[in-house]
Amino acid sequence: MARSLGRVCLGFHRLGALSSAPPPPSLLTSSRSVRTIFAPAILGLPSFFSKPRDFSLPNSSWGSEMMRLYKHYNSQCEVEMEGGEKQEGPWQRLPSYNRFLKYATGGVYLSKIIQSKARLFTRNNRDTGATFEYVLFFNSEEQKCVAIFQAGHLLEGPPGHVHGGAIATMIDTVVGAHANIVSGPVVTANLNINYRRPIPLGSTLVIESSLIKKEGKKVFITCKVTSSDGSKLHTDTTALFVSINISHLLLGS
Ligand SMILES: CCCCCCCCCCCCCCCC(=O)SCCNC(=O)CCNC(=O)[C@H](O)C(C)(C)COP(=O)(O)OP(=O)(O)OC[C@H]1O[C@@H](n2cnc3c(N)ncnc32)[C@H](O)[C@@H]1OP(=O)(O)O
Repeated sequence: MARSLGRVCLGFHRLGALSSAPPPPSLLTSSRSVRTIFAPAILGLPSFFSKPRDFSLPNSSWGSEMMRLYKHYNSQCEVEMEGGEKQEGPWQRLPSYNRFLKYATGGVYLSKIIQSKARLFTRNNRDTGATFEYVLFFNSEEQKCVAIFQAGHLLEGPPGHVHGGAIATMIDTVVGAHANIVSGPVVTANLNINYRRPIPLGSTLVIESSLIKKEGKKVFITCKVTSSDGSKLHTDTTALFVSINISHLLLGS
């Protein structure tokens, strides 16, 4: 598990390594993964880069349910031992940027991408709280990812309710991040969503993904979207991810 965790960061971080040296062994093997994963890309920056915004941190648009659940999981990311010493807890918060590659190191393919104006669309929003507000946590013991998601008013589909495509986007984001952690670079091959109950705009939801199995290049994951108190099931999903060589995306092979 430690090994696969180390590969989380390599999903896209590895892009920067395409034309340069492979990532240090510590990144590949460290079980301190997700925290350390993102740090080197940031810490290694020349000083003229500003620090990227981590969109997974609370902002003023987060409602009380969003904050309650955030605190619930965040408080389990670090636990205090006897004697006051702090240790990693069972959960890890996954930082989230609107342009991951911008903060990785160079490479011919990478620089082409940087020149574009691409943004992770779930994080491409100037009107805070209007679309996707979410934070992901990962639990390596349980092989689970949990996202707390607050659905903003610009995600409307049926009047007053969240668009099915926006729900699929969030599911794909959560299971996609989970599959990346488990298996390195992957793409969604199949996403099968049962929509059981409409989601009112403004709702806070819990999206929980669980690893079913890994089979060669394939990763099978299930995912449920429930109300924040767990009493209502909104969707259930099965997903298949397939491992790729990152050049598959960059070179269109
Ligand atoms: C740095 C990291 C941080 C981590 C935090 C990241 C944060 C960032 C957050 C954003 C996260 C967003 C996550 C979004 C993730 C996407 O949305 S990805 C974009 C949407 N997906 C795509 O565009 C994929 C397009 N499709 C493809 O590229 C190719 O069809 C695939 C999926 C790679 C498969 O290619 P292929 O040549 O068919 O692969 P192949 O090796 O033949 O097949 C492998 C196996 O899979 C099976 N298979 C393939 N496709 C299927 C299918 N559709 N159904 C069933 N079985 C299939 C094959 O039968 C084969 O099975 P076996 O024979 O091995 O048993």
